[in-house]
Amino acid sequence: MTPSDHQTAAQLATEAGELLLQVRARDFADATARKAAGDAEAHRLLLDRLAALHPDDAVLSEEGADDPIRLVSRRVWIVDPLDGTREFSELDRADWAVHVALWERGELTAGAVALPAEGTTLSTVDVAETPSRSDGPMRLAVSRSRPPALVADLATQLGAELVAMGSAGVKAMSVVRGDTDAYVHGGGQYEWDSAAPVAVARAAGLHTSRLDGSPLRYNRPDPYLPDLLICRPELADRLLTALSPR
Ligand SMILES: Nc1ncnc2c1ncn2[C@@H]1O[C@H](COP(=O)(O)O)[C@@H](OP(=O)(O)O)[C@H]1O
Ligand SMILES: [Mg+2]
Repeated sequence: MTPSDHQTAAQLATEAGELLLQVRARDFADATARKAAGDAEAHRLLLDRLAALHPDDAVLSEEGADDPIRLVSRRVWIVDPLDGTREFSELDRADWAVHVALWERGELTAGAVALPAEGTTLSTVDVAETPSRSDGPMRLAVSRSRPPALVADLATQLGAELVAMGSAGVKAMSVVRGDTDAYVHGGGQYEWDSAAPVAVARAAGLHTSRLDGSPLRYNRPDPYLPDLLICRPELADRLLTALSPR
């Protein structure tokens, strides 16, 4: 039986994550060498597996040269072989991820985020709907190493708590699992940082958009996609209103 694209995304993200656990356990001269090996080896695995399974599909990877063939392809895999590279190199941390998404004719149609240090992969195959919210202040997932000023302002405005962690995929999955209520990011990012997390978040029933409420678009000529909002749907209006320029 041919695996579905959803299954392929989940399988490849999981395999790359397993490889990354092995790479991480090796001896390296320093953190820079560990990060470089993780980025390169996970990228190679994903490209080799995609070339074998889907030789006609294009790939956009953080770690590869951008091939313009993707702009005329019907199917493009958008992958971040190692998201949260900084946290990958800090051996006591689990907040790093592998992202594998599929874009077809204008839309994200499948995606998976592997959380290898937890032994978990969340994907569009079978992600559970986000559980209902408990009482208490809103919790906003935010970058631990470079928190955008706009998120601190938003937290003050809404009386929300900031929950700092590495990796766009880990932050998005914290919303999917109900551990936080929203992931708000601004100031810079690329399509590979959010494509797979957004595909999984949508499958879990969450709101996903740019910070001005407009749709997130993928496989653009310039893959720079600097901001996003992933949140529980009932919070979207409140967050977008608070984020809009006054
Ligand atoms: N201002 C910015 N400009 C470009 N990329 C950014 C960014 N802020 C975050 N990112 C990217 O988004 C991912 C999550 O970052 P963070 O953990 O700080 O939230 C990281 O991906 P990589 O680890 O794949 O490089 C990081 O490089
Ligand atoms: Mg990334």
